[in-house]
Amino acid sequence: AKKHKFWETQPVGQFKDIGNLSLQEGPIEPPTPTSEVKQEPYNLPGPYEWTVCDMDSDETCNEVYNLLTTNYVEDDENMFRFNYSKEFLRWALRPPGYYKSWHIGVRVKTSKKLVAFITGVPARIRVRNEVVKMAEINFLCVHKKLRSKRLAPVMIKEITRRVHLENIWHAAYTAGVVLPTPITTCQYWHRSLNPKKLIDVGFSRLGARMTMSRTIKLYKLPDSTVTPGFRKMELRDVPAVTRLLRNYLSQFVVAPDFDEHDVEHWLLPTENVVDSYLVDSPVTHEVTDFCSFYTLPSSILGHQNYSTLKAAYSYYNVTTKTPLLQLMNDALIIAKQKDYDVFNALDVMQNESFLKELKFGPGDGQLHYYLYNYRLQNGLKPMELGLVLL
Ligand SMILES: COc1cc([C@H]2SCC(=O)N2c2cccnc2)c(CCCN2CCN(C)CC2)cc1O
Repeated sequence: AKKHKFWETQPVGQFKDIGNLSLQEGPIEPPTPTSEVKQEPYNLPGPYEWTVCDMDSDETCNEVYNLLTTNYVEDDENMFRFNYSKEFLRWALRPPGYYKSWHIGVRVKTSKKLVAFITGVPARIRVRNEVVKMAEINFLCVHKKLRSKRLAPVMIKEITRRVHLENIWHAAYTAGVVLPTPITTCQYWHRSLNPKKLIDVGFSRLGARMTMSRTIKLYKLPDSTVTPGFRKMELRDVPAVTRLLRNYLSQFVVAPDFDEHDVEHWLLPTENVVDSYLVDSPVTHEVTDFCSFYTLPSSILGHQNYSTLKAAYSYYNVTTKTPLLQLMNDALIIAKQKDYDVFNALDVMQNESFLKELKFGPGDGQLHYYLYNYRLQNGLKPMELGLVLL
């Protein structure tokens, strides 16, 4: 089997333990007193030094943005690269209770150039009926010119050390690659909103026996939403949306334990970052349904006429009265109105129930979800997962 030199040393589910029913579900290692946690940072290779990236600073936020925009995740054919915006990064990295010290950079000592990044944010994640304090780890990025210098393992150990210093012993993270051991493996799905552009840039291909005009007609959407009472979420809706969301997420094996402060941060609309809509029943004036998507554009690498693909990603959606199919179609209509080119979704939660019918197509590649220092007896089906990481 593939050698996972680093991950075989870590408290994560190991491939060799799969099916070993004598291993209890839950924490793999016990916490240690924070006084026993290594007090000083891990050693980096000679030319490099640790830095804390203050996302409040426009200069530092620019450096982080520029590092990610030129060196972060690409598709398997290196045609596209995630282009997280500065306002998105500020939103993603400063939730209630965040720690600046978990926004870790690596600089070249001489030039002070930022060449690597890794982040954590605190989150309360419920696993079955235990709410666990975790770090959500994200944005691990090493400059293209410094790959395979084994920087990632020391960055992962350093952020683990800083998380331990805050007396947090578990983490959640995702990767496009298989590591020991996924708790579930999800599939990306894409719904064309601007099929001509998607075909021009090579994201999609013209279907067999399909013309461009037939394809444009296939993906056409109404100009306006159809659900009565469908409107943007506002601050006054936070309590109702929190109740709706907590109720809905309780059905999943792994899901965030959102309170009103979390809902206000993660789901209140922020232009070009996150959009949230709800159904305010015209009759009873109760909030019956909710849908949301976040904005993550992609750079189009080396195309003559286009530089950016505007993508919306399905976030959290809840229905109690409106059919999910209809609510998600209204979300597609909103995204089209806002000039998104594609609407992405993972096959998590109840998404499978609308993907094919709303004309989503399967994407190139899977997303594997992981927990650090927490064993789950068996893997989950994607529909048992109620957690979307950015
Ligand atoms: C091209 O098709 C996909 C592209 C992407 C991503 S990767 C960077 C990017 O810009 N993407 C993009 C572009 C346009 C619209 N939405 C997303 C995805 C999501 C990530 C796929 N992981 C990337 C890492 N490997 C190892 C596994 C697959 C899915 C696609 O089916």
